[in-house]
Amino acid sequence: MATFRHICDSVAVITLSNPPVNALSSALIQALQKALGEAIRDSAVEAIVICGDKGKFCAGADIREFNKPSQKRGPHLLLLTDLIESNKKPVVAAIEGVALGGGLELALGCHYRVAHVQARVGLPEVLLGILPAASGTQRLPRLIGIAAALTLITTGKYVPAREALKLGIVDKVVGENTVDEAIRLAKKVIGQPLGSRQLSTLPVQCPPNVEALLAEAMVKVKKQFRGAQSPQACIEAVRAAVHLPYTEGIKKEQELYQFLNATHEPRAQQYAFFAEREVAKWTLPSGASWKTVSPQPIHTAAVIGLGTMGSGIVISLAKAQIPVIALEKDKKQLNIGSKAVISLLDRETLKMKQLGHTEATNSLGPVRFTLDYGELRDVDIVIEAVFENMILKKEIFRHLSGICKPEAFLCTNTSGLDIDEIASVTDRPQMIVGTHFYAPAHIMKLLEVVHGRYTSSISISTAMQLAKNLGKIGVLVGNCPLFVGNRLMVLYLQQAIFLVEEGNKLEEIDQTLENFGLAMGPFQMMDLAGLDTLWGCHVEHGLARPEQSSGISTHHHSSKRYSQLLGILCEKSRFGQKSGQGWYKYEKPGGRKAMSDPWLHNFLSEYHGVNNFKTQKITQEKIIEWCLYVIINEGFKVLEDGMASGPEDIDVIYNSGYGWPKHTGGPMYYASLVGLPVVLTKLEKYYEANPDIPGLKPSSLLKNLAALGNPPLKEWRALLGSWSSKL
Ligand SMILES: CCCCCCCCCCCCC[C@H](O)CC(=O)SCCNC(=O)CCNC(=O)[C@H](O)C(C)(C)COP(=O)(O)OP(=O)(O)OC[C@H]1O[C@@H](n2cnc3c(N)ncnc32)[C@H](O)[C@@H]1OP(=O)(O)O
Ligand SMILES: NC(=O)c1ccc[n+]([C@@H]2O[C@H](COP(=O)([O-])OP(=O)(O)OC[C@H]3O[C@@H](n4cnc5c(N)ncnc54)[C@H](O)[C@@H]3O)[C@@H](O)[C@H]2O)c1
Repeated sequence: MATFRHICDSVAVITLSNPPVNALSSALIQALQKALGEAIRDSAVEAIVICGDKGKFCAGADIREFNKPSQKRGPHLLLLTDLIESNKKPVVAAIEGVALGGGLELALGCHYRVAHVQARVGLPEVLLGILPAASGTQRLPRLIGIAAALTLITTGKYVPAREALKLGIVDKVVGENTVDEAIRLAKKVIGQPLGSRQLSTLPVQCPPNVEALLAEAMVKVKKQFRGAQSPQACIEAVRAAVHLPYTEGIKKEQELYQFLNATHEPRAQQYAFFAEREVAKWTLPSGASWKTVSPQPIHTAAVIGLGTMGSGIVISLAKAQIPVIALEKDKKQLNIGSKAVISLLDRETLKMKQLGHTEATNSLGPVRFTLDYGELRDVDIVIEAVFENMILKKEIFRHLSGICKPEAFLCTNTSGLDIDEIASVTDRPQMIVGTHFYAPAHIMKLLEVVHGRYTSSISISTAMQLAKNLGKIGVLVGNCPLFVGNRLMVLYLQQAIFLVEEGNKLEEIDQTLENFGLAMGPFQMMDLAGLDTLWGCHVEHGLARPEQSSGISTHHHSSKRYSQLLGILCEKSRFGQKSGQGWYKYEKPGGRKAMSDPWLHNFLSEYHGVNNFKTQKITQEKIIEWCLYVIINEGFKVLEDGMASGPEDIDVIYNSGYGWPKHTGGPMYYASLVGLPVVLTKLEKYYEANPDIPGLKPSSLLKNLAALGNPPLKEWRALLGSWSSKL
C-alpha cells in the first residue's frame, strides 16, 4: 500500500501503491499516514520523498469509495497534508504520470515538487460534482495566485509538466529518473528553513481587481456549466482563500463540500465517469471482448470525401500519427477539401505548441491528397464520408472491394443508413463497420461503432481500439435506422418543432433547455447541423414526405404527425449557420452568433394561422418533459431492441456527443433521478393527448421497470431478464 525504505540512511522514500492509478483509498491513506509517522519519528531520516508505484504518482481520492457512507476519507487526507507540511523534515513529491485531485493536494502539502516531463497535474474534482476538499482550494491559490488557481479549479483541466513549471506548481521538470532527482533535491535542502515552502502559511497574492475576477469567473461557469453547482462552489471556496486565514478557509471548503455532497450531482457525475470506462469494455453476446479478440494494428488509413466530416476525420487520424490518404471525387473538391484539412492541421499544430509540445510539427501523421482510388490499395482501413446517399455509398464500397487488400477494414461514417445493405455489395461483409464520428470530428470525443449483422468481432475490436487511439470514447451500438444517438435526437428535435407549430417561441424553448444544462437548445443545434442535412435525413429515413414540403395542411405521414417546417425553410435557402439564416439569423454565412429573426416570426404566425394548428403555450417545466422524455422513452426502446448493451451506453453517447449536462448523469440516469413512475405517468398523459406522436408511447421496458418502483439504474438489467443485447 505505502512502503517505506531508507536511501543512503538519510532519505526515506515512501511509495504509494494501489494499482492501477494509486488512488487514495482509505487503506492507502492509513498506510501512508503510518509510513509518514515512522519516517518522521526515525532519527536517521532527515528528508522524505513521496512517489507512486509503476510510474504514476496518484490519481486522487478513490472515487469508488465516495458512496460508502461509513468511510471517512476526507479528514484523513486533509490531516495528512497538514502533517506533511508542518513536520520539520523536508518532503519532496516525485510526480510521474499524474498528480490529480487528492494526488495533487498531497503534493501541495509537500515542501517541494519534482515532475517528469510527461506528467500531468490538475484538480478535476469539479468534473465529479465536488471540489478539491483536502485543502486544494486553499493551498493552490497561495502557490500560483488567484487567476490561475481559479482556472484550474473551475475547469478541472490537466496541466502538462512544463506548463505546471511555468505556473509554479512544480519546482523542477526532469526527462528521466524523477525519483532519483527528488532524492537529490531532498538531500540538498536538508537543514534549510521550510517556512516559505509551507503553503498554508503564505499570504494569497491578490490583484487589486480580485472581486471582479471572481465575479467574471462566476459568470463564465454559470454559462459554461449551466445548472451545475460544483463550479460555483469552487469559486466560493477560492473566495474564502482570498478573504479568510487558512484554517477558516479550510472550514469553508469543508462546508461547501458537504453542501455539494448532499445534492445529486456528485453521484450523477461519478456515475458518468465510470460509465465512460464501462462502455469502453465492450462485450458481445457471443462473449467476445478485448480479452478474447485482439484488434488488428492500423498503420495506415484512407478517408473518402473531404467535406465537413471527412476533413475532421483526417485530422483525428493525423493527430494519432496515423498516415492518411485523403481522397475526393474531382479536382475542384480536392482543392477545397485539401485547403480545409491543411488549415485545420495548422490550427491543431498551433494548439499543441501552445500546450507546450515543442515538437508539434512532427507529431502529426502525414496526409496525402489524391483523386486516385488505386492509391488505397495497401491501406489498413478506409473510412468513407461522402454524402448521405445509399446508392452512392454502395457504389463506393463495391469499388473499394475490388481495390483494397483483403485484410483492409472498410468503414462508413453514415449517420444512420443500413450497414448491412452497404456490406452486401462488398467481398468482405464481415469487415464492414459503421464508424459514426460526431461533428467536428477532430474535436468531439464520441465515436459510435456500429455492429452490422455480418460484422466480425475482430472488426469491432479493431474499431474500438481505433477509437481509443484517436483519444475518443467508442460506444458499440446496433445497426438500427439512425443508430442510437440520432434515433433519439430526431424525436427530440421533432418535439421542439411541434411546440413552435403550436405557437411557442423557439427562443424560449432553446433558453429553457439551455437552462436545464444542454450545451445548446434544439433550434440552435439544428442551425449548427444544417437544416438541409436534417431535412434530407428526415426524408431518407421516411420521417417526412419531400413532395409535400411546400404544401399546407398535410401534417401526417403514415398516420404519424410530422412537420414540414424544415423542408419549407430549406426551400427558402435557410439552411442554418452555413447560409447565415435558419431558425435564427447570423451576422454572415458561417456566422456563429444567433439572433432572433423578425422575418421568421412573421412567417411562423402566418404559417400557424393558415394551418390551423391548435395553440398550446406551455410552461418551462412542460417544455423539459415534452422534449426530453421522448429521448428517455426512445432510450428504453433502444434497450428493448437490444441496440445498446445498457443504459450507460446511451448516457455516454448523450454526455459526450450531444452536450447533455453530466451533472444529471445522462438521459437514462436523469430518468432514475426524476423517478421512472413519474416519467411514465407524464408520457402516458402526453401520448393520450397526442396519439399521432409514437415517440410519446411509453416503452414496455419503462412500464415494467416503473411497475417495480424506481429501481436504481445498476439493477435494471438484473430485474428484467427479458432484455438482452442483440449486438
Ligand atoms: C469534520 C468532518 C468533515 C468530513 C468532511 C469530509 C470531507 C471529504 C473530503 C474528501 C476529500 C477530497 C479529496 C479530493 O479532493 C477528491 C479527489 O481526489 S476526487 C478524484 C480526482 N481524480 C480524478 O478525477 C482522476 C480521474 N482519473 C482520470 O482522469 C484517469 O483515470 C487517469 C488517472 C488520467 C488515467 O487515465 P487512463 O490511463 O486513460 O485510464 P482510465 O481512465 O481507464 O483509468 C484506469 C482505471 O483506474 C480507475 N480510476 C482512475 N482514477 C480513479 C480514481 N481517482 N479513483 C478510483 N478509480 C480510478 C478507472 O476507473 C479505471 O478502472 P476501471 O474503471 O477500468 O476498472
Ligand atoms: N455533417 C454532420 O454533422 C455529420 C455528422 C455525422 C455523420 N455525418 C455523415 O458523414 C457523411 C458526410 O457528411 P458531410 O457532412 O461531411 O458531407 P459533406 O457534404 O460536407 O461532404 C461530403 C464530401 O464527399 C465528397 N464526395 C462525394 N462523392 C464522392 C465520391 N464519389 N468520391 C469521393 N468523394 C466524394 C464531396 O465532394 C464532399 O466533399 C454523411 O454520410 C453524413 O450523413 C455527417
